[in-house]
Amino acid sequence: MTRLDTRMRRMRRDDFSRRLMRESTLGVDDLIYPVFVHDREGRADVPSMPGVARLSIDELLRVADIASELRIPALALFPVTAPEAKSLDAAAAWDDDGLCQRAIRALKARFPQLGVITDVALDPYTTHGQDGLVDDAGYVLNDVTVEALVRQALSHARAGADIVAPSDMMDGRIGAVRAALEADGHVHVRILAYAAKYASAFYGPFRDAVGSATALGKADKATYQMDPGNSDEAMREIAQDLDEGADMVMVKPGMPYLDIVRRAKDEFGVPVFAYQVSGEYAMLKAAAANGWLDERACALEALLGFKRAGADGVLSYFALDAARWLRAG
Ligand SMILES: NCc1[nH]cc(CCC(=O)O)c1CC(=O)O
Ligand SMILES: [Mg+2]
Repeated sequence: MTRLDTRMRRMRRDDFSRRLMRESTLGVDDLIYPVFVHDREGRADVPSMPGVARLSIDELLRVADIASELRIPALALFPVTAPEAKSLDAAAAWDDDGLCQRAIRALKARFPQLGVITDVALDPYTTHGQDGLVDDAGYVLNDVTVEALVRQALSHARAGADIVAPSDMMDGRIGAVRAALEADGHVHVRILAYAAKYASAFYGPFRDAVGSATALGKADKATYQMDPGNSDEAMREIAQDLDEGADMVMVKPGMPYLDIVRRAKDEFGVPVFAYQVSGEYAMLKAAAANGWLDERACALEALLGFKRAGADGVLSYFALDAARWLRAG
């Protein structure tokens, strides 16, 4: 029997005592803003992601200025490759004058204190939209893909990337990238490993944004991204990536996988990040646009949930708005 004088509501009575006992908080230091860059002038809205646009490098610098001013620690760059620059061997991925590399250099020249995270994966560059190189049957080949990813990561590091983030789910790529970075003198470049990345349908709007959806067609990524039913397997993936030299690990998507975030933090005690992916953003935006949900309250609650689950930070398309909302109090 619960004692009658144990009144849980006592601490909830006033704002001051609610604040004192709050275990997790969300701050601007927890936010990473993903941005799409294209090789064109101006901005192009992404219809399935209201409020998100593909940006020219000039527009990217404008957004970076806002993010810096809000004290957001880092941006995550996602290039949109023109169809004519895509190929079977994804060679544009390690072109030192490629769009991503130019965007990195422009950002680091103007905003040296703003962290730049790059995506290491071949899907923006392949004609078929898969994250790796394929054989005649369309199967994504592991080891040749790892070689390509190493070239891509080195090219990002040479351009000045602070953090490279392999999101491809090939086996052994973290160790290969780490060794190559060390050998090339990029000893300070951090690796954020998308260690537990699931074959999720929540990436749909992102694939629209970068144009890999059309390339991918009806194909999926189930032979390399994880099965949504698995959790022990995620722990093995994380253990491997840490062992191979990852500085941070990522769980992706976010909200449907908060149990994985919690397990990762409890079992490894390393920096864990979560990606509130495009589909999660689209859901909240759509409900808010219909007047069904309060956008600000729900977005902030969802982001706080990542912190409570054990994440050290969140990649979120809400990052700019969230930083403004947090500042307004
Ligand atoms: N390397 C691909 C990549 N990097 C980030 C996302 C998804 C991010 C989002 O949905 O917001 C994806 C999609 C995919 O695996 O097809
Ligand atoms: Mg792995």
